[in-house]
Amino acid sequence: MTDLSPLSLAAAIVDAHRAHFGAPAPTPTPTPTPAPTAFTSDASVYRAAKAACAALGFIDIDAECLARAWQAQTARTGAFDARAWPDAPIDFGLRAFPPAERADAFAPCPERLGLYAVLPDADWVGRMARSGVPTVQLRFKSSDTQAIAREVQAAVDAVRGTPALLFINDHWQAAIEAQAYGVHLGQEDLDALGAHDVQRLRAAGLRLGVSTHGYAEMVRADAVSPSYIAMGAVYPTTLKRMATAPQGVARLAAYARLLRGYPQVAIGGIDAARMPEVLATGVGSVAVVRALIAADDPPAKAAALIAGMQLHPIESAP
Ligand SMILES: Cc1ncc(COP(=O)(O)OP(=O)(O)O)c(N)n1
Ligand SMILES: Cc1ncsc1CCOP(=O)(O)O
Ligand SMILES: [Mg+2]
Repeated sequence: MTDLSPLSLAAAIVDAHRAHFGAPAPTPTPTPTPAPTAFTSDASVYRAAKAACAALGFIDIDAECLARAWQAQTARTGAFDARAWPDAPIDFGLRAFPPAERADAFAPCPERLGLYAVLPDADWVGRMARSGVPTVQLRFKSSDTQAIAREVQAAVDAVRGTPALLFINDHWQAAIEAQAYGVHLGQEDLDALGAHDVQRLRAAGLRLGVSTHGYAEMVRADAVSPSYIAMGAVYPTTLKRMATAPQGVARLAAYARLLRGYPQVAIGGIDAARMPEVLATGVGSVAVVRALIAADDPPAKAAALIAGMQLHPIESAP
């Protein structure tokens, strides 16, 4: 009879997904992947999946999230299948998809934001918008309120007359004042906002993009029904100290499957050479910093990246 102990189920999950996620250590008791089975207690699946996801290198809060999802998937389908990596929003406790149809959804943005340039000041924003970059972000790091208001207004002015969509990083109040297209917030930025602030931003009609670095943060981001979700860092980046390890394209693809229904942005360490494997995950946008601002000829580099994205059409997630 098949061994259905949590240890054996965990080994089966790890064995089925180790190659894909490039995970490290083999499990202590490798076993043949059991066929889907109807007999598995909820608690066994939860314990097995939690141990397996930790062994596959997921941080604790993400292993927890995945374990709950695996448990929910098993209950929903009536069978445990070690090969079936959870990717249904309902199993992660997310509300109805597509999120844009929810009553509390932020204003929508295009599903494919294309090349997304994250830029340090309004001059850069104008330069890249005039070079044909479809989505630009002002990432102006300052705590000087007046300088922020000036820079945000200058960025809004700089994209006028171009088709570029402008997101303002962090400075959501200045973005409302200047009537920017949208705002990008990280998890800590979101935590610092009260429900009332989130509602103010939503009611002002600005689009909202939210950073995520794993499953638990995706669940948190989904709670505000943002316009897009960014996922990263896909590769190592020197631009910003990251609290989490680079996610890699295998995880990015798994995230993209869970979040289909959201416009998705991949960020972190992406350049022209990595673009094809990133686009193959199904994300509709690739955000870059150094690939543009450290280029010898940024407008030419922007044109090359845009052309490269068109050469590798974005695949729809199955
Ligand atoms: C498109 C996009 N994705 C992620 C980020 C990072 O935002 P955040 O986590 O808030 O970090 P800072 O950029 O504020 O340092 C981004 N800016 N844009
Ligand atoms: C702001 C930010 N958030 C996650 S990775 C990153 C920096 C991306 O910069 P680069 O494209 O140069 O690696
Ligand atoms: Mg931020």
